[in-house]
Amino acid sequence: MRTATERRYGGLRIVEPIALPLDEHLFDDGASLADALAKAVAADLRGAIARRGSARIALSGGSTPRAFLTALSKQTVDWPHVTVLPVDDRWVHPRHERSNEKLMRETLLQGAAAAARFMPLYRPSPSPEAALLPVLSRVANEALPLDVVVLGMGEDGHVASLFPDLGRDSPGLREIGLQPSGRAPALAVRTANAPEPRMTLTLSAIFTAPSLYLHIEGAKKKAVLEGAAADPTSLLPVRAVLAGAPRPPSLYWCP
Ligand SMILES: O=C(O)[C@H](O)[C@@H](O)[C@H](O)[C@H](O)COP(=O)(O)O
Repeated sequence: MRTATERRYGGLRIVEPIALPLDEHLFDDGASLADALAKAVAADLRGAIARRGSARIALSGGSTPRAFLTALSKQTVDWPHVTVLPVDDRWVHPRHERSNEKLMRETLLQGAAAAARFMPLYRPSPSPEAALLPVLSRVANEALPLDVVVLGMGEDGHVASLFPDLGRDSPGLREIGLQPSGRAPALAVRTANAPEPRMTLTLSAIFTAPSLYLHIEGAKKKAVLEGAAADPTSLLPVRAVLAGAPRPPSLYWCP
């Protein structure tokens, strides 16, 4: 029985096992998951600060992480030494209801955690493409290497703003977004799967973090994830995460 398959990113040849491992943590409900994930992430941040004097964390937005972000805000961390950035953001004003920056300011950046340094991906520019160079420079110079990343996942198997149709109009974007290393740390994205343009970190940036978490809730998302983990021909972005991550992500999930 074949136990490995090959994937190519341009000249890079990735040999990956057929069924990809998952470091799985199952919880009864979102509240107990949020508390456990907040404690684990806070410990990672304290460890990075102890080793290097500072910590950098990239967090996903959307609807799932609200309870986790609020729980993380309450953890004991030396927040002035922490840089927080979104894994991705919608290209909307930071006061817009769909802004991930707005979500993080309302949940995580409260109380003592408000002292953390926040690095937005959104800038007052007409498009993410027009803002890409300054975002690339700031992420590369001030956010990398990351210490912790918490990814969510859509029911279509997207992570960050790396959607299944990435590269449909411009094939090179798929390689930039999903190649495990050696590519630009951020990308401007337009997709049929979301109502607004996006700015997103790429896997090259995401995989700089030694602590990588995948936070999903619901049986449907779990089925999508397991399907991608088991199918070496899957083109879902979450498969590229499982196949390319330097170590299996820690899956925190509840039905
Ligand atoms: O901007 C975003 O939408 C997120 O960063 C994205 O990657 C999110 O993790 C998934 O879309 C899941 O979103 P839900 O939690 O809303 O299902």
